[in-house]
Amino acid sequence: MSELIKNPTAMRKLQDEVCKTESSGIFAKADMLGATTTPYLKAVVKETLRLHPPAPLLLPLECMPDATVLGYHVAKGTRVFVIAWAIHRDPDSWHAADKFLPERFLESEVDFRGGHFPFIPFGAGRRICPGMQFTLSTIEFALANLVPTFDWELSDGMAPEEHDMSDAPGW
Ligand code: HEM
Repeated sequence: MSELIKNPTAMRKLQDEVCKTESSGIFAKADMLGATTTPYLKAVVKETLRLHPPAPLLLPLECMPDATVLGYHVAKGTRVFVIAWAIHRDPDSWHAADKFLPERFLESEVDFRGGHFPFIPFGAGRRICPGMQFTLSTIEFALANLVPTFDWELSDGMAPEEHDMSDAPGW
């Protein structure tokens, strides 16, 4: 919601898409939110997970055998943290990496299901998050109902660039 409020063009596009989808009543229903009916909604969720991964270091892993990764030796038993936050903002993988641009996902095959390593908000491999689909349905449903219901803006006339979106540990 913060990124959308800071980016009114994206907010308007999403409101238009969701409003078009709602054929009856004011609330979007979960079964209206398909890839063909609401592609922009899905792109907004992806772009948010890219810029603000809720698990920025994923979960700690332990290297089971001795391994060599890109020339670095990782000894058996080493605790490994994968810094998804930095991977998601790597300019070698992402154009305008620090910008909120949901459009980047519209014509792209890049997904978070573990097949594209530049984008791993739910991890990858056999320990990939089993709550992924539940999470996505919940977020899409909530967003599709919040966005068209009100006209959202920053409080006290704050300009979008004044709204601080820098991340910090929350524990
Ligand atoms: C935005 C929401 C969520 C994010 C970003 C997220 C992210 C993650 C990540 C990064 C991992 C580690 C994957 C890896 O090591 O490769 C993980 C594991 C896990 N997640 Fe989630 N998760 C979310 C929501 C949920 C929900 C809603 C549930 C349960 C209903 C859930 C259940 C689990 C479980 C059980 C694991 C451990 C899987 C294992 O080690 O085999 N997650 N999640």
